[in-house]
Amino acid sequence: MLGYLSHLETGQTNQPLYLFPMCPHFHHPPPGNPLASTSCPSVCLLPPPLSEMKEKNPWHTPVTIILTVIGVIAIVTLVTVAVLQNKPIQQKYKYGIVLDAGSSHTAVYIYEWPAEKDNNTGRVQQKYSCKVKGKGISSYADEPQKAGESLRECMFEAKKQVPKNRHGETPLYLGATAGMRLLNLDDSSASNKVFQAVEEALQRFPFSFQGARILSGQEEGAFGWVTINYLSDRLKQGLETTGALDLGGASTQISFVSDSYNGLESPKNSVNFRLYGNDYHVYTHSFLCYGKDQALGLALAHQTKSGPRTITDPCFHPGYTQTKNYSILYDSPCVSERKPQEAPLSFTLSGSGNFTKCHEVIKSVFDFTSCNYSRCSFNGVFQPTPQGSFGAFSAYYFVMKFLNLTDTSTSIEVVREKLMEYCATPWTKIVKQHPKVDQKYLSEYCFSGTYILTLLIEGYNFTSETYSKIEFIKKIKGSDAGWTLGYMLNLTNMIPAEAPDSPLLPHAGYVSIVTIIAILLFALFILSLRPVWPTCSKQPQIV
Ligand SMILES: Nc1ncnc2c1ncn2[C@@H]1O[C@H](COP(=O)(O)OP(=O)(O)OP(=O)(O)O)[C@@H](O)[C@H]1O
Repeated sequence: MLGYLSHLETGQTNQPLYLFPMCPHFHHPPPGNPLASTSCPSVCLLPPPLSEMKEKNPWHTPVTIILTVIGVIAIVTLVTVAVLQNKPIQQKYKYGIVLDAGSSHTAVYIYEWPAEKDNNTGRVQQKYSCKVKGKGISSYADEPQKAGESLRECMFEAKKQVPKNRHGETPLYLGATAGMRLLNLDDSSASNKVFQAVEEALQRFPFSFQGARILSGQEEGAFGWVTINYLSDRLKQGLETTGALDLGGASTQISFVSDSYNGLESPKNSVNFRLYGNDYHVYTHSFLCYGKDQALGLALAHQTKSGPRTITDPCFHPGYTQTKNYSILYDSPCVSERKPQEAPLSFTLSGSGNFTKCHEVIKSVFDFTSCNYSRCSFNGVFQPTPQGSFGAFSAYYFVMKFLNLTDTSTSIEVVREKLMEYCATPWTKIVKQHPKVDQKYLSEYCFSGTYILTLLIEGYNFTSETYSKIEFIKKIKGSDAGWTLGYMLNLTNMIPAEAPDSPLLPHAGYVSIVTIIAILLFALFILSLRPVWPTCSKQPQIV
């Protein structure tokens, strides 16, 4: 295609006006050099008459024009779709509520997950948690109504946290652990009344209440294992799993996968899961009465066998004294059978802050002698050797965090030395150093730290090497480590047995690729029309 001179000879005095219909500019060449004048490199010919021009110019054929317009519309549409699709949209969520009715307290957890994911396969995370004021529901055995009332404040908060339009479809579960297990053993009618009261209270809320029940120790251990492996994405990615160590107030759980355990030896410790297409044979055991509060009760019972009026307790700081009631201490089914025949109403405990002696007292609450299996932890319970990494949560975390002992690269010997020093610190100094810490917790950290070390090393057989693979954790990616999330995931079938088929590309990637291909096709189309492109001759032609 040629450029055209816009008008015929203009004479010496008149500058010729160069017009390049396909060039963007009209230019007047500099005076005296009409050829070196334009930004368009070509020099142009005179145009044929307009009618002839239209006939000869293939760009002006209706087909070319229609195709070009369609191409442009297609590109604009595709780019618009891509942009709109990638715009962040208001995420809609579904919710689930689980109440953890523990021995020491009750906590309400609200979980949320993207509503639009098929089969609820979106990531579930903790949206909110609320600690119920007061003690655990098992402490309301004598006034069950109050157990229900105690939950109201957190439940009203839950009502605010979950959007109103989701209330009716939000499942609400209450799971009770070792406190209610013990109450049920001790007085099943009182336990039923407490459940009746909490059920009535929870049914008054607009959620879809799915019932309240006592979890078995095995469930508590197994769901804790599911929670931490779900939150760390090990299940979805089929990675090696992490063991779970949970230390509550009344019970403690250990759960892990071991190459040497297939469930044949001691089948009651075996839990099998098929998750995301992988089979897991999990070893789990829950020790009732070996949570940190009940273990303290066991240790005190060991020291008060003969019903003394005073004891010197090496697990409490020097200068610490406390008067304890015999009937309260021996009220728990963990120690009730050991109550001394003759004992005064109370006894006075005076701390001596001696780690080594405290360790001895604590060891006495474990039975390391009987074992009818190939290997045991304690109390004749089968347990394979700990294998792989472990996440230790609940009281493991609270205590080790306070004692500044969460760094497990510190050798066990150094941990012992630090505990020795801490336990020997006078109580007055401890109180001064930690004026804001709850004095009940504060007085017990020496006992709790020594108990944790004894439980892990002598109880579960962690060695210097495997101890370093324990991580003391509270949360993983914003969600608390504990059994509640695993429990809800299980009841809502939120972890598929088989790995879901996933599209090759994420949606945004798909849209981008379609757009790029469309642009390339259009460019190809334009290039294919090259023979009919308007061209400017390289050879200057003077008209
Ligand atoms: N900040 C803290 N420092 C020390 N101990 C704590 C702290 N917070 C909670 N605890 C104690 O840690 C223990 C474990 O608490 P958690 O709430 O996990 O147990 P729980 O659910 O009540 O017990 P269980 O699971 O045996 O029924 C309890 O004895 C509790 O009193």
